[in-house]
Amino acid sequence: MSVSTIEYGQLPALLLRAPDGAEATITLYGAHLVSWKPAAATGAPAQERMFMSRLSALDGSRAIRGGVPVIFPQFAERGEGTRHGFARTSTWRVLDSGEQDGAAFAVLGLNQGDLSPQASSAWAYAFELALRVAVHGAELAMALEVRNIGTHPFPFAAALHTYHLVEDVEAVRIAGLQAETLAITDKLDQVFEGIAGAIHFDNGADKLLLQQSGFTDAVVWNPGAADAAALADMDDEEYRNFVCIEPALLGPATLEPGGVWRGEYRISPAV
Ligand SMILES: O=P(O)(O)OC[C@H]1O[C@@H](O)[C@H](O)[C@@H](O)[C@@H]1O
Repeated sequence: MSVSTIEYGQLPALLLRAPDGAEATITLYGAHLVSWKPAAATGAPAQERMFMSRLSALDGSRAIRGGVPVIFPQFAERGEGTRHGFARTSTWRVLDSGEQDGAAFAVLGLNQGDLSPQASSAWAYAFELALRVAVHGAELAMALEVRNIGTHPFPFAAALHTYHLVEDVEAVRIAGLQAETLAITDKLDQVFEGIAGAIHFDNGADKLLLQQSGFTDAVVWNPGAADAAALADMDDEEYRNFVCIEPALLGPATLEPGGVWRGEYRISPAV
């Protein structure tokens, strides 16, 4: 079976397992990818690629701290709505899952009818989201589709807020965001607009290629020691073990009635 239902913490989740051994786990709460393990060489243990805070809530009471939160329809506090939007704290439905071209995949959906009454009245637009996740070999592919199925245009922002697991954040080097290679020596929360090509991410152990389309921007975030200490759902030292590199459409963009926006994202080894 390439896709099975499991519990992650106290949350129902899908475990995707490709024939080559690549794995991913996605909770229905937030359509949140909480674990990704690329296929390992024969006999070698599969290695986790996603950071997950030891103190993260895993019961649906608040957003999960780690993995890949889906950010929609608002980025951070750039708007009047819920910080980073409601998608990460809503429960999605499974639309499809299985195996295709050697990859295990799942598609999860969210629409107006799935929202809490509070979220639905605060953002009263008829929308449909579909998140497709596929794993195969050393590659993770994600695609987020936003549809306007109503009669009014709506504004939105979207991001896949990826928490990459690293051994030491100071060893990280990121190229392709700006003219110089980016290193993280302290707290960093920076927006890079108009990402033109692939991002080269050296996590200190491996070199990865991050490719995005539809998502025009990227955000890099690490809270550093002081901000991490102030986060209730992150251990004080955990900031050393991740960097968020987030493909994003900060916009806000406008989607007309009948319109579809699609953002794609792929993580693969840089060869
Ligand atoms: O604590 P949250 O809501 O998950 O946000 C985490 C971070 O997410 C990043 O995307 C933002 O750029 C930061 O400003 C923010 O602190």
